[in-house]
Amino acid sequence: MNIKQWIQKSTIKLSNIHSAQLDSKLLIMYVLKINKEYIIFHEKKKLTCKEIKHLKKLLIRRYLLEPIAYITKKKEFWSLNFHISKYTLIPRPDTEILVEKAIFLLGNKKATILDLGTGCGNIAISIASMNNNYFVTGVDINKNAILMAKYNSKKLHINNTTFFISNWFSNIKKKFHMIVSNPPYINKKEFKNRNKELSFEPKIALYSPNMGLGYINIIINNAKKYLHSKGWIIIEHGFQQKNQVKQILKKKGFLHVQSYKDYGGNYRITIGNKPYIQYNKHINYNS
Ligand SMILES: C[S@@+](CC[C@H](N)C(=O)[O-])C[C@H]1O[C@@H](n2cnc3c(N)ncnc32)[C@H](O)[C@@H]1O
Repeated sequence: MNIKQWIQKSTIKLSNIHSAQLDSKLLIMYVLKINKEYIIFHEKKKLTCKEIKHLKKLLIRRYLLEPIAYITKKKEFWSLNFHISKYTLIPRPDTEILVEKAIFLLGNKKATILDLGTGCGNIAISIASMNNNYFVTGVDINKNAILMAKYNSKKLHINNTTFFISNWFSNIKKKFHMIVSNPPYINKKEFKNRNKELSFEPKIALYSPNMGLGYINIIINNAKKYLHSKGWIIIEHGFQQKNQVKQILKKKGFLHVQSYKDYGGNYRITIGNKPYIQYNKHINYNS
């Protein structure tokens, strides 16, 4: 059997999946360690028995709806290739709007950025990759996520990042010019049994108590303490959570609160600005 024939056969086998042909190509690229162009020019190349056996195993995993990114251990985000594992969420294109907005607000000035719940480091590394004036700290409660983020940063030759374990702000000791976060925000009750592919992702990366708003509340309620005056917060949320997130930010005194849509047309992020505080040495701020 040659490359073309295997792609045709596996596309039919994966007919339960809308991206059957693309997934078949991704599997063959992964097993043969080849790129898209190679497939085009070498479609008649014969597969070895060992390759066919390996492909068969992976095809079954995909047929059982394991996400292709977990099978190939890779996912592209912000045009960078990230390594992922079963301990990290698969980066979503929906999140790229957060990176875009962060860079727009930061401009070219020197800035420190904190990424809460960094996962494989996709947000932190993407922001850091855009400007050497940025220094990005990524934290996560999951040790394996931190190891993966460090690995990705090194592999992509991004030096203006640091990653460590923290339960949200528990190990944060300084202030930042910007806080970004894509926290877990799915309401578990709503999603139970709805999406088989989600069941492969770590629950700690997906679900949040209080109708999905529990962690967003924790982050916003503590953010001001860790932001410099005039610092920004950008938070990702579910497309139906826009109004609640705006309300939480306004209640905490953030200014310029505004939501933005992702490239799929859904409201996905909300931003807020910590007010400028002019300290008066004659006022006792602790009273
Ligand atoms: C939705 S994922 C986001 C991953 C990555 N930033 C992205 O955008 O693809 C949420 C992340 O928050 C982390 N997380 C969950 N609870 C946390 C906590 N209490 N403190 C810090 N991180 C936490 C999870 O381990 C997971 O990596």
